[in-house]
Amino acid sequence: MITGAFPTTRPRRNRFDGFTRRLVAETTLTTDNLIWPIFVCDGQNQRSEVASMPGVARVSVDLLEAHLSEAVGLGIPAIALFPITPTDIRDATGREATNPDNLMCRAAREIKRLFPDLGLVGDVALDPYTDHGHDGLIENGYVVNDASVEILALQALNQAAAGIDIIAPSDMMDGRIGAIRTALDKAGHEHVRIMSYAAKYASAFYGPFRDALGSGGLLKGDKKTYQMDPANSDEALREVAQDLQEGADMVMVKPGMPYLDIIRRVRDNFAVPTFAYQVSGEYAMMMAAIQNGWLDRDRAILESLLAFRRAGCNGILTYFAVEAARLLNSKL
Ligand SMILES: NCc1[nH]cc(CCC(=O)O)c1CC(=O)O
Ligand SMILES: [Mg+2]
Repeated sequence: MITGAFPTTRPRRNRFDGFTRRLVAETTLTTDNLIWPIFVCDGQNQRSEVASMPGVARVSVDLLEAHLSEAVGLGIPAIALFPITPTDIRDATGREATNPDNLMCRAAREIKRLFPDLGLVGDVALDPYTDHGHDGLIENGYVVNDASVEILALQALNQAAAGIDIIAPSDMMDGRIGAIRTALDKAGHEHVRIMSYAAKYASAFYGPFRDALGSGGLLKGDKKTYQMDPANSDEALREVAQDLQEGADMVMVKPGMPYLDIIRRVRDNFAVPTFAYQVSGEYAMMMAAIQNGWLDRDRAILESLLAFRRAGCNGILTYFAVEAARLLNSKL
């Protein structure tokens, strides 16, 4: 580290004007870094706002063209799909997850037809499909691992067959990356990528997402026996190492802003494609302040996303993706 003493060295010199600041900037944020999570619902011509996520809507499949065309036009590389399963279709084993005509698969096929070059990220976990709101199967009150992994592998196969490009297991069962990789390869899906939610924490910041999905009210208990303890950091490295060994192509840390330290450690230790999810609660928190006039919308959005890049992320899943892409494109 080269440092010099004042007054010879004046760090403020490099902040003197705009062009110098641009020349010395260590990090960039572009539209290429953005993945947009969207919520898809059943029915025709359906659009409803998520109350705790102002500006975020659930839309039916027939409205996807209008919903996605701006994002595609702005150059957002990929979206992450989240289906809202009607309560009467949910059951204890999440059987709908493996139905080739479920909402997720119908949406994926339609999006591939409309926008063949848009990347599709498919969340693999049973919580959109279970009547208890957990990500796996429950036996004697415990979310069991190995039996859940078997269904999750089938869910991943189902999504790959519908055109999902990147399988993103968010369930935090042990060994699911290896099981999914094996299942995909056996079925001829060796090019389908896996983005593992490798270090996913049992967080309070998922609340608005569970509202959006309608799984919040259903959820019995919490997810602490499978999602990580927010107190832990070394454990995140072991989780990432294991998922990489099992064949993950990209890894994710989730939530985002409260876990930038974890992102940096993952990046430094593994130097693999690293992503973060700026989750629903982070979005809600920022929007609440923005709507009150307490934060400057544009600057707060871009600063929050740049922070992920500085921490070592390749990309960020964010509900601000379209907004951010607009701002970034208007600066070019
Ligand atoms: N396994 C499902 C899943 N996938 C993404 C999120 C949260 C995303 C967000 O809060 O924006 C969750 C919720 C959870 O684990 O309960
Ligand atoms: Mg794991």
